[in-house]
Amino acid sequence: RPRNFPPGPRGVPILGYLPFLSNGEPVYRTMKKLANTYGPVAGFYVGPNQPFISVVGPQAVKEALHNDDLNGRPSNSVILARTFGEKLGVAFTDGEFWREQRRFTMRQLREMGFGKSSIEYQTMEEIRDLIDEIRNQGKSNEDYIVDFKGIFVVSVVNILWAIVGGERFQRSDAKFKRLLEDIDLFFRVGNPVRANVPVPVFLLQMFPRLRSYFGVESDMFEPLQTFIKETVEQHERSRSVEADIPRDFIDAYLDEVKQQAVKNSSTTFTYKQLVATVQDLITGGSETTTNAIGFTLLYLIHYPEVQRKMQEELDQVCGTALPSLALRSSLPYTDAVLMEVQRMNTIAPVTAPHRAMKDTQLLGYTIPKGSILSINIDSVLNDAGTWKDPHCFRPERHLNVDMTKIVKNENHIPFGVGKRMCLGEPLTRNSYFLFTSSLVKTFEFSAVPGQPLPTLEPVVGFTSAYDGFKAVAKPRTITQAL
Ligand code: HEM
Repeated sequence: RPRNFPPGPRGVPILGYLPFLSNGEPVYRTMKKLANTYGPVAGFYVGPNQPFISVVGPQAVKEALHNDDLNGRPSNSVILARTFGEKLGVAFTDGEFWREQRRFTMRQLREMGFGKSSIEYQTMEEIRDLIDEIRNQGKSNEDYIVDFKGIFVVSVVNILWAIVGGERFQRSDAKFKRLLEDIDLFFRVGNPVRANVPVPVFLLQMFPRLRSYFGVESDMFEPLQTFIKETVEQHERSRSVEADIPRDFIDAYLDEVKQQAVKNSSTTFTYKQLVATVQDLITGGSETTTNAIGFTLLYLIHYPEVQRKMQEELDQVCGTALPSLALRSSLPYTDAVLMEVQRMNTIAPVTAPHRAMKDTQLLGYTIPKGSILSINIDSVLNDAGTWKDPHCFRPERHLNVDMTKIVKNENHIPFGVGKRMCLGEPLTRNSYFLFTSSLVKTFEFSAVPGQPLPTLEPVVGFTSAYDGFKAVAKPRTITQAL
């Protein structure tokens, strides 16, 4: 151990602490327990020479996320296997390459509608389609029982895809659904520690079973990459004049590739990088918002009085219409419910892995260059010092005393903070609000009669997902959704 390395468990020779982290418990919970023994910054080794730092609690997490020397990403086999064996895309690149690509991606997505009311109309069209689906499923039996497994994802991705690829997918499109299922599987089988063990490629080739243990499932991405490549080719074919205004993100990126090819021989804007970036956007954007919506319905089934209060507010402010972004500031209780669900059930309990780009300090400890950091967002969103009763579902905690305004606590950070903060936050902020508030305005959600309440316990992998569930979705007569 280097001098002033953070305190932590020793583990065993060669494997380090790895065997003790594979006991079936979600890693973010194991890390919180380690913090009870070793403090908010705990250091250990995974494998013979890979330092691994677990960062827990508001002070350590925020210091780590604001330290630019800790903003790198590892180059492990899982990450490389996703993108043709190279470090590409925006989510897992770093340094100047990442800065340039992230800046361009964010600017283009904003211009195309990320976080803007210009895509509200399209979003509401998707929501109406989803409401239709739920209504029809409910009508098919006398108790209005609906299966909520996988029901939101196509609608959520359609909004993202309208901006990125300009197309709309049908709910019944089996090929597209299969792609989304593959993404979900990647997130479910992933383990945030194991994925970071530097396993030599020859070992993975000699022992194929090691690939699934470490989560190196490149085949999972091949169908998605083929789909993206085909979409990019279609864009190239159907673009009429070069001076045209780009129709979507792919057009804008292809324009940049062409322009840079003429003037800059060492450009980072390439065809492969476009495919990897679009892959990052779909993987980052499909199952996260989907699970946030699913968990919200689950919490409202568990807390019917919260659901009733939310509906009262929605009815009072929106009348018979569906909610809109313009009315949002008059719906503080609704927003508080969404914030409380995101706090209680963190979709990303730990950030994507960070890497120390050089020797640096964290809470006075030395973090050696090359260390991998697991930064525990869940420990901030459920910190007892901040929230007093973190295990109670209490939306009111996000409101001022007369319940008329949202009061944002600086430790409410489901999207992270700092320069690596979630790139999809502006889109999610609006779509999560419009989806959940519209569904709660239109339906009364409750457990299936005679059956136990569906579980709130997440299915944990790289991210936390809701377990597929069935519930009653009874149409409310007050709302004219269709
Ligand atoms: C409920 C929804 C979401 C949550 C809770 C969430 C959370 C997060 C978190 C915690 C990070 C990691 C920050 C870090 O490593 O320090 C992240 C990164 C990222 N997210 Fe999200 N996210 C959500 C939705 C989305 C959406 C809709 C998209 C796509 C449009 C997206 C794309 C990304 C990307 C590309 C990154 C990597 C950014 C980078 O490394 O520069 N996310 N997200």
